[in-house]
Amino acid sequence: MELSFTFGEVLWSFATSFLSIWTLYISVLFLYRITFHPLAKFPGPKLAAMSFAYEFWFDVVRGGRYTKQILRMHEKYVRINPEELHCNDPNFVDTVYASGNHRRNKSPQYVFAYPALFKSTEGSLDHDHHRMRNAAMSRCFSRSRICQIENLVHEKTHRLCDKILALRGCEPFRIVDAYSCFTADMISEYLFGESDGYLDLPGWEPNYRSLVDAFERNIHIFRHVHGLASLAEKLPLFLTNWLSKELKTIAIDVKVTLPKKIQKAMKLSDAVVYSTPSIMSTMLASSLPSSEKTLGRLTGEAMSLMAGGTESTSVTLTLFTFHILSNPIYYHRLLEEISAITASPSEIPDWKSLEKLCFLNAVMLECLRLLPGVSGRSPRIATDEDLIYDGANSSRPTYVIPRGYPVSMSTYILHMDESIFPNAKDFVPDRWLDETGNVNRILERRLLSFSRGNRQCIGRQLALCELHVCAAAMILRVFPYMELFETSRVDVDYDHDELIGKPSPQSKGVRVRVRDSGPGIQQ
Ligand code: HEM
Repeated sequence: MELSFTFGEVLWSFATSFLSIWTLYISVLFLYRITFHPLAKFPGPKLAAMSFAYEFWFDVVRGGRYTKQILRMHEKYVRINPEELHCNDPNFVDTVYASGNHRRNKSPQYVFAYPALFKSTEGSLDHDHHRMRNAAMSRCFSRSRICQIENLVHEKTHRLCDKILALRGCEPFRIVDAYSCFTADMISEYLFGESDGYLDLPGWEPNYRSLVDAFERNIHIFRHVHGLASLAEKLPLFLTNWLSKELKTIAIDVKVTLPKKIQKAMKLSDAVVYSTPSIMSTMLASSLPSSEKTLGRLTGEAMSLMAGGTESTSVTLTLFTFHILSNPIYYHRLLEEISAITASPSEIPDWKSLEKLCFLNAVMLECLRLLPGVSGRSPRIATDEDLIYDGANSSRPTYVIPRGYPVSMSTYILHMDESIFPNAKDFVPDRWLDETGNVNRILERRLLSFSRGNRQCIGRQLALCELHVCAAAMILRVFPYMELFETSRVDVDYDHDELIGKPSPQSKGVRVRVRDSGPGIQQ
């Protein structure tokens, strides 16, 4: 008997065998995940436990809406995907974030997409490696260092106010663009000793925020489709351009602009900002091994500082502008408090004095609560010990969370906890003051905007200095002339995650107009 097969038949048989084996493999994997997997005993929708498709649906297809879904799921569930548990108990925050041996989630699904895209693979660093890297940079962000460069914050703040006031009687504009020019100029000058100069341009565009925004819009797809980020990184520039305009903007920054600045810094590694060494020259002069000072690694770090330093602070100031311009009572309370410590509106008090103002602090805390920097979940893995979740604190069951599995909490969910923040969706700065009118330090511990522990925001002190100084300057100099333009709560309220919390996609942003004459904001 003669056996003869055509090429097509061989191909068909190969394809069907491959498909059958793949289907079998997937079925066994799905079954394993809901039966013998170490997390199988944790309650969660079967679909979420079996595959990442559930999360993909909410984050990629529905645009960053998994956090809201997790909030709904929490009535019954804690397992939110095959590999990860989620907790919404504020009493568990310190266990997850403040313990030294926990590292950022190493699982490929959650490797923090910023650095993966920009060559530093920060997300999968172990604790010691991260600590070694951070030691070099964290001294640039200590409180005393920020006080040394506070003059720069004042200088940029005045430039921002002058530029806004020069627009009296002109067309409305999006205030977030203006604030991001201020924050990007600030961080670029401290990073390289030379500012990007966005505040010196005639309008508010181009600005660094549009680049960060382009990245954030793609963050979920980068997170879910493995390898896409490194593929985008390896593509030659002309192909990136052809694929997407957004990718092109990011690629130019990562492949051309930042490396050029770093090379320049390498040549003159002694740039100073108000007699303080710039961040880049501090890193170059540090005792970090040469493998940590490569162009690729420093580009990743610079990108992360530029993005972190630009976006969250400008968004927080935007929220501040909306709530203060729409609440004259709060504006007048702030005006009275700040005016009491300055002789004239053009003399902005220093950060230390502003920090002592209770109502200003309460307003800032409320802004940070309502639009926390990173709104979605930040997973951590306990590498050396199992975590015990003791439900006794909250009448929930006790769980032993096996070591090696990511546990996450979401800042937005914690900040919306009605048992801690009644009427959580409303802007109520007074909730942060105790009966004596001082800031309630116990409640302040519940704020997680900058995260906690060794992976918390490195730029926290710079952010707080910028927020206080800029807010005070806006109150004294700009708000008497400024009004909101066709803006409502929809333009500021949290709607979905794109790394940070974003309002509805229909929003045109918080738009403002500067009147010809002041003073505005009537009682
Ligand atoms: C209101 C302002 C800000 C908020 C709410 C904020 C929030 C955060 C949070 C929550 C994280 C931790 C993310 C995680 O858990 O993975 C973080 C990390 C980071 N932030 Fe900020 N941030 C702000 C301003 C700044 C500023 C001004 C800088 C300036 C340099 C900055 C630079 C960074 C960097 C470089 C990281 C990564 C730190 C690391 O991996 O060790 N941030 N930020």
